[in-house]
Order: sequence, then structure tokens, then C-alpha cells
Amino acid sequence: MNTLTDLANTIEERAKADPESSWTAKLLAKGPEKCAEKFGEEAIEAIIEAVKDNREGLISESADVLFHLLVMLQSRNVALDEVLNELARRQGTSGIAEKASRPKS
Ligand SMILES: N=c1c2ncn([C@@H]3O[C@H](COP(=O)(O)OP(=O)(O)OP(=O)(O)O)[C@@H](O)[C@H]3O)c2ncn1[C@@H]1O[C@H](COP(=O)(O)O)[C@@H](O)[C@H]1O
Repeated sequence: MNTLTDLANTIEERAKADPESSWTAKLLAKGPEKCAEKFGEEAIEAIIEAVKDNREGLISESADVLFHLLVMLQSRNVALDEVLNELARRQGTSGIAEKASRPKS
């Protein structure tokens, strides 16, 4: 099992934990909208580090982004595996070819 899968499992367990004892439980108890807001904040912090070309900051903020993405998914009962399956489905399809195949709007 990889680190991301381990973390997703921990987050799923924390959904039943006491919000006083777990950051994850506390955030999940605030609801999906708060989880989404927190993910957005962390994404912006990662963007700032990328623009500043701060390598250490980008690594640290990216870890926050992944953690908060998993919490947001948990808040809407979406399993990490469902996202990984979607990525696997896309493997081998060029992004340029996929975009060209979309119906014209
Ligand atoms: N990976 C993480 C992780 N990354 C970030 N964070 C927390 O996310 C919070 C967000 O940090 P911020 O500074 O943005 O938040 P803040 O300023 O305190 O919050 P605001 O009041 O500003 O919204 C901090 O409290 C971090 O400690 C994490 N908390 C937990 N985990 C993992 O989740 C596991 C379970 O943690 P608990 O749920 O706390 O038991 C841990 O063992 C870790 O593996």
C-alpha cells in the first residue's frame, strides 16, 4: 500500500473519530463546504510557492493539498480508488487527442 492510500484509509477512520482529538475529524465535522474551502486555500498556497519558485515551500504546500484533497473527497464519500481508476482509464490517451475529440460547443 502506498502513502496516499494509507492516508486515505486514516482519513476514512477519522470520519468516525472525536473532533476534539483529530484535525481531520474536526474539519469533516464542519461539513463538505468547509472541506472544499480549505482545499482551495491550500491549493492557492501551493500556487504561490510555485510562482515564487520556492522548492521546499512547494513540496510542503503540495503535501497539504493532497491531504486536504483526500479530506474533501471523504466529505463527499468519494473513494481515492474512484479517482485513481479515472486516472488509469485516461492512461494512454493524449490530452491533446482527448480535447480534440470533445463535441464542439
Ligand atoms: N497529513 C496531514 C496533515 N497535513 C496538514 N494537516 C493539518 O492541517 C491543518 C491546516 O493547517 P493550516 O495552518 O492551514 O490551518 P490553520 O491555520 O490551523 O486553520 P485555519 O483556522 O486557518 O483554517 C494543520 O492543523 C495541519 O497540522 C494535517 N493533519 C493531518 N494529516 C495526516 O492525517 C493523520 C490524522 O491526523 P488527525 O486527524 O489530526 O489525527 C495524521 O497522522 C497525518 O498523517
